Amino acid sequence: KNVEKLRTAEQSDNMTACRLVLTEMEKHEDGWPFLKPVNFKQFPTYKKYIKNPMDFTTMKNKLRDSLYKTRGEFASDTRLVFNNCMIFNEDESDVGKAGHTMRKYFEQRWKDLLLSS
Ligand SMILES: Cn1cc(C(=O)NCCN)ccc1=O
Repeated sequence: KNVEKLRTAEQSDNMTACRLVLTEMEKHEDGWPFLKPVNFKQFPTYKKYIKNPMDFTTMKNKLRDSLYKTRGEFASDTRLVFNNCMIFNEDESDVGKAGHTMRKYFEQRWKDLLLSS
């Protein structure tokens, strides 16, 4: 029983760290392109190129609904956000530059929080 409890404690620590890094990314000056799902009306070709859209609000809802079973699943969605960004945006565009900055920020914070997916 006790082993069961310990795993749960570790698991909740992992999710707390995920919530922390997500909050920081939402507050980051360069997080603006990723706060909400890309608007398909504003960018009609987005759905054609990006098969698995992801954004910070969707991730926040998944955390709330306990849809991440491991920290690695959370890290995978975060990397999906930035990989999608690189597919759809030129590196030197404002959104493209923001994506590179946010990816760098995330990977460093992920290390800082002693998390590796
Ligand atoms: C992630 N991403 C965001 C945008 C965007 O313009 N977001 C701001 C909404 N106010 C455009 C392309 C893209 O890949």
